[in-house]
Amino acid sequence: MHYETAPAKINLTLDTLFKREDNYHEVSMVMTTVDLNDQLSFEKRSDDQIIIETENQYVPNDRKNLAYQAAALMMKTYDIRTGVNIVIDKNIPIAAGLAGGSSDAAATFRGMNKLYGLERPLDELADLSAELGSDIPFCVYGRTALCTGRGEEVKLLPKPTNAWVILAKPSIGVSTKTIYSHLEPGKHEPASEKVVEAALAGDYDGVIRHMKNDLEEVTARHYPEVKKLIQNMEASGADKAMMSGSGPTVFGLVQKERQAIHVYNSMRGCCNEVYRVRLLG
Ligand SMILES: C[C@@](CO)(OP(=O)(O)O)[C@H](O)COP(=O)(O)OP(=O)(O)OC[C@H]1O[C@@H](n2ccc(N)nc2=O)[C@H](O)[C@@H]1O
Ligand SMILES: Nc1ncnc2c1ncn2[C@@H]1O[C@H](COP(=O)(O)OP(=O)(O)O)[C@@H](O)[C@H]1O
Repeated sequence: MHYETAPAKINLTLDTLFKREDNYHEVSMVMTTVDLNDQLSFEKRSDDQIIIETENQYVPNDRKNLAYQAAALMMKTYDIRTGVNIVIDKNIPIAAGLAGGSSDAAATFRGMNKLYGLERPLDELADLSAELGSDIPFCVYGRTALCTGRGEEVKLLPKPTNAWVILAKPSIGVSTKTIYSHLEPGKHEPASEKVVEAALAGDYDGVIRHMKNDLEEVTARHYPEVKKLIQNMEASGADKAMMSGSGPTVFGLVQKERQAIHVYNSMRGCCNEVYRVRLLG
């Protein structure tokens, strides 16, 4: 039996540069991880099946599950003949812009690597994982990174800052594909370079001053509650509030625990699903 933790990610930036010929968007994003985790266990089987178990009725337990696809790709690539039981204890909200599915897939690449004693380097697993989703290579490392290309080119960065993160998830799920399809790329000044610079200098004020997500206005146009949550979070004391990924989750950053408790309590008044966690990075 082997266990892996799969943390949620947040976007400190999401610059959309242009639409590519393969219909993906060229992006530049600073992403980091937060202490809100799915837990996965991996156990070898005697036959060649991949069995996914999860108590969450909204998570697929067949080949649609990204963890299933990751296990199948590991078996094919490394000629593994025996299957695996994967139990997913789901805590990351689904279709929320927090990369829960991608992080479960990434944990499966790491988990199968250990379970079968393959000792493949993370770089190799990250490269392999890109064929299943743009966010998965980042999640294989699970740290802080500048991600370019369609998101799959990962350059690791040091932890940007110590901070508390308050997450507020409206009771809607958002399709990443739909949000990208309504985007006009290249409309905004890119922010990632400035956030990288501030993060490298350990400059918290610089990080929050330059944080920006180009998908925010697209998602907020369809779901006005996103804008409202951002305004409420900043009014209740967050240093900066912003949407993560394609949304609809909104997160706020603060430095002091007392301030974090205050923002958390205020947000619970206007949103059912609120979390107060540490930035992991
Ligand atoms: C927006 C982001 C930001 O981190 O995250 P989420 O909101 O999903 O967490 C990512 O770019 C999402 O990455 P991921 O969820 O892995 O997307 P994929 O499965 O690769 O692609 C789903 C669909 O989104 C669109 N897509 C995705 C990535 C990209 N750079 N350009 C795109 O246009 C494409 O239409 C694609 O078919
Ligand atoms: N292990 C998984 N956990 C959650 N969702 C998954 C998983 N595998 C596949 N999915 C599918 O992926 C979709 C979006 O996944 P998720 O990673 O939660 O969202 P986001 O990309 O917005 O962060 C879900 O609607 C779900 O059907």
